[in-house]
Amino acid sequence: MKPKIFIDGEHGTTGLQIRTRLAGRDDINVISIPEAERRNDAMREDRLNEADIAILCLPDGASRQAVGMLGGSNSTRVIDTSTAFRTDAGWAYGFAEMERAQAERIASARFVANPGCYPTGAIALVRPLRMENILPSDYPVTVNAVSGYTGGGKQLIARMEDDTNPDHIGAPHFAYALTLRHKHLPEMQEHGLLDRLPLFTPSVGRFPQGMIVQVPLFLDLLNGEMDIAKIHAALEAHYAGQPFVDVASLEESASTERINAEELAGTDGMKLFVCGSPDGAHVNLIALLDNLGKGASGAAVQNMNLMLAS
Ligand SMILES: NC(=O)C1=CN([C@@H]2O[C@H](COP(=O)(O)OP(=O)(O)OC[C@H]3O[C@@H](n4cnc5c(N)ncnc54)[C@H](OP(=O)(O)O)[C@@H]3O)[C@@H](O)[C@H]2O)C=CC1
Ligand SMILES: CC(=O)N[C@@H](CCC(=O)OP(=O)(O)O)C(=O)O
Repeated sequence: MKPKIFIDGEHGTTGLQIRTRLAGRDDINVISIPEAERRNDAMREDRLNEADIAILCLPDGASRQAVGMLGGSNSTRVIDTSTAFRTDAGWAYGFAEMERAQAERIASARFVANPGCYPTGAIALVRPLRMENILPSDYPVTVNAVSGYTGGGKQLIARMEDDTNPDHIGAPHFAYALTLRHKHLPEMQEHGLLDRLPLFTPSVGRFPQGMIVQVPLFLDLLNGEMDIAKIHAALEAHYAGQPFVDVASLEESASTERINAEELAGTDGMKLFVCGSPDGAHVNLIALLDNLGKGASGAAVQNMNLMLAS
């Protein structure tokens, strides 16, 4: 029998993208709810309990509710794309390349928390340097980012695209989370292995999909005699052989004048750059991804595939 997959929230931004990625697959059976019934709790509960894997593409509260709908003895496995369980010890964090053992943890887990889009970039840059003790655990990390507006789901998409919307946003680019307490900080800190809460300054641009996450570093505040080549080598070794994460060569990074936030839109991969000042004093670590690809739906399908293979 083919494994049954249910996407709760399949008519939302992340859910639709997962559905598209699963269309045409004949190794799984996608079970569904008509759009008009998407908030019909009895139907949702029925599908959630029938599924082998449920992928939750819902706001945090509805995700918690969905998990509560699974009876105690039920064996439905869950991938949750919300923020609700990303630092919960009972859930495997769904960033498969975070360390070598993580893919196996995801493959054998019942509950998998898909990472946030921004944390995917930030953790990808920071964690290998923490694991190699290049970056001190109390380093004052700053994370600066821009996202495509689909990152805000149906509501932000409507506000950006529909100029008759009473809450229309006309800005080409805006900064937000100005009080420095964005909901992604706990997972960035925990899975980035950081003692100190990072300073995170996100923004949104007038393009639907794409993301740049930047973590600039002072080399003299790192452990040991550090230079850009050693930092690049640590990232390259960490991601060697990983099909979804590419580390640009130092030559490519050095010769890159601009990075286009939309460059990886529509893909499930992430590319990392290590740039630096000519005097060797500063490096800038940069992650380029699609907020809906490796940042959400692509990662969810990657995790589903790992779970199905176990
Ligand atoms: N967009 C992105 O780039 C990313 C999103 N995520 C996370 O994925 C999750 C989904 O986000 P996104 O797809 O952007 O959001 P959307 O608002 O686009 O979609 C959410 C979907 O869930 C439905 N829904 C809301 N509440 C309930 C409920 N109580 N019961 C049943 N269905 C409900 C909505 O229906 P309705 O239309 O009726 O409101 C909608 O179809 C969120 O937790 C988000 O934080 C994670 C990473 C990146
Ligand atoms: C542009 C934008 O608004 N982005 C969203 C995060 C998108 C994401 O990763 O969502 P979850 O962590 O909720 O899963 C935000 O900042 O709230």
